[in-house]
Amino acid sequence: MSAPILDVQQVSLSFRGIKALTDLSFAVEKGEICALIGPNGAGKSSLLNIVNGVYRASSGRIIFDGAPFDRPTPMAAAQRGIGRTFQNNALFHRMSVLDNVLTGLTRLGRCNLLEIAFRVGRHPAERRAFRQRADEIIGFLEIGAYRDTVVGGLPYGLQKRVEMARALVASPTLLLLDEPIAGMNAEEKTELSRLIAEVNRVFGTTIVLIEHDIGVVMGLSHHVVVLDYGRKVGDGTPAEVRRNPEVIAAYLGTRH
Ligand SMILES: Nc1ncnc2c1ncn2[C@@H]1O[C@H](COP(=O)(O)OP(=O)(O)OP(=O)(O)O)[C@@H](O)[C@H]1O
Repeated sequence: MSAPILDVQQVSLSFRGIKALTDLSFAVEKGEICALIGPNGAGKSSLLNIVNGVYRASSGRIIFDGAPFDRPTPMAAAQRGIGRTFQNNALFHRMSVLDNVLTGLTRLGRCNLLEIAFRVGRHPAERRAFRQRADEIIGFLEIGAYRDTVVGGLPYGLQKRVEMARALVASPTLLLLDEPIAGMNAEEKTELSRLIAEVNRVFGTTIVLIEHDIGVVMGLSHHVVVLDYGRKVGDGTPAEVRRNPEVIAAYLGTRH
């Protein structure tokens, strides 16, 4: 079997004495959709923040694509191929869909956002390539009709798609999605779950997502990791995790 794309090794994280993660280890294989589940405060977002360099683990290490992250920063993570969306979407609400998506590329290139948006600047070939790539992803996520619409006026479900487009435009190897369907209506949930599965199938992107909707998790994921109070209490296929008594007690049952 090939080496995992993401190998979390004995990671712990404390905030002024509060243990958010304790000795957490698990591996994500290339091409899989892995869900992180667990009650509020279990440490799921903290883990994503370590993987993409926002937080530094107190101990343990993250191996990504065969190499450790010794001095992780969000920029280093993006440059190594890790894309991310956030629990509370972090879009530029006064900018168009296209310009928001383009911000996902500027840090990888030589043009800045203004040069791309206003079609000026030093590197016209790069500018054209970026716009073409942004249009491809906008089309793939079925938001082409809103390409030039200001993001702040779009329904929440479409804003979440824009955020996903921005994370995907740089062709990440690993995409981290923090509660991608939270707050959506049933139809929006079904649509975005379908698109997440399509991204995984068509681009081969490995996806790690945090989600509370167990029905969606079980239908979408190949692998589920369960956290409780910062510790791993389950790790397996959706069917295995569903049968695990510790998981049932911690999360699916009534302990919380
Ligand atoms: N920046 C921070 N400063 C202090 N404590 C923090 C910080 N971030 C997280 N924590 C604490 O770490 C623990 C884990 O929080 P985290 O947000 O990772 O959990 P979560 O599983 O993502 O929860 P939720 O499902 O509510 O988003 C909690 O006790 C939380 O209060």
